[in-house]
Amino acid sequence: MAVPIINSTLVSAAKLTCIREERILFDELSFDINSGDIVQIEGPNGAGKTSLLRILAGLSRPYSGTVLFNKKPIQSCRDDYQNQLLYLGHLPGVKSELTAAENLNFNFKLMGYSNFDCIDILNEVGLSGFEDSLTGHLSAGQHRRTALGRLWHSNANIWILDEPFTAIDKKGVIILEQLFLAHANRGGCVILTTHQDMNLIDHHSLKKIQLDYSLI
Ligand SMILES: Nc1ncnc2c1ncn2[C@@H]1O[C@H](COP(=O)(O)OP(=O)(O)OP(=O)(O)O)[C@@H](O)[C@H]1O
Repeated sequence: MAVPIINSTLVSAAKLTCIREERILFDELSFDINSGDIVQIEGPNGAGKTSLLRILAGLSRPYSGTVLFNKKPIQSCRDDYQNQLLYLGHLPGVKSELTAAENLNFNFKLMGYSNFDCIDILNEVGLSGFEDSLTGHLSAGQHRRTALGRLWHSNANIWILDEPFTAIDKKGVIILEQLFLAHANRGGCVILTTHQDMNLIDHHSLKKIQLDYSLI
């Protein structure tokens, strides 16, 4: 992993506006995300959390405004940004016709990584003994754990995670929180959505961005 400068700004949202179906989800939203930050995007269902994460990841465009990486618009440094980014969306990107080990192997090779031990990582995510099981035959939580395994061998500084705790049991949530803290302490950042409270990550470490749209 590239050595990050602690407290340097990694990602900035500059006056982001997102409109869906003629509804303004957020308007001129601006914030900085620094190395060492763990940032939770909060808001009710439909508030625009996934929309914001997708814009931050460069997967969709805002109505107006810019996402900056190292103070440059991400469109002008796409490759550098992608190399620093790990995005896990709602759909975990796990192929059900591959085994858990094959899925990880496929993803790491796609990201250009070498020197990884899938068996070791599957052990870390609690899937020891399921290495050769087709992921289509795994439970929802085990499926999600297969996807999350990518976090254990990631060169990316910027993790953008859409509801990473979905279907994960209490012990798994604690392990993930520890992983996020370790990543932040190394100078990375984690930007995530979740509808549940995080217990391990104290209020000093956790920043919150509130999206206010309410369906009611
Ligand atoms: N590509 C799209 N085209 C049209 N509308 C969209 C699109 N993507 C999202 N929306 C709408 O934008 C609103 C916000 O969706 P989004 O998925 O960002 O919300 P969310 O805060 O992540 O919700 P949840 O907590 O339920 O996951 C929703 O009403 C959704 O229908």
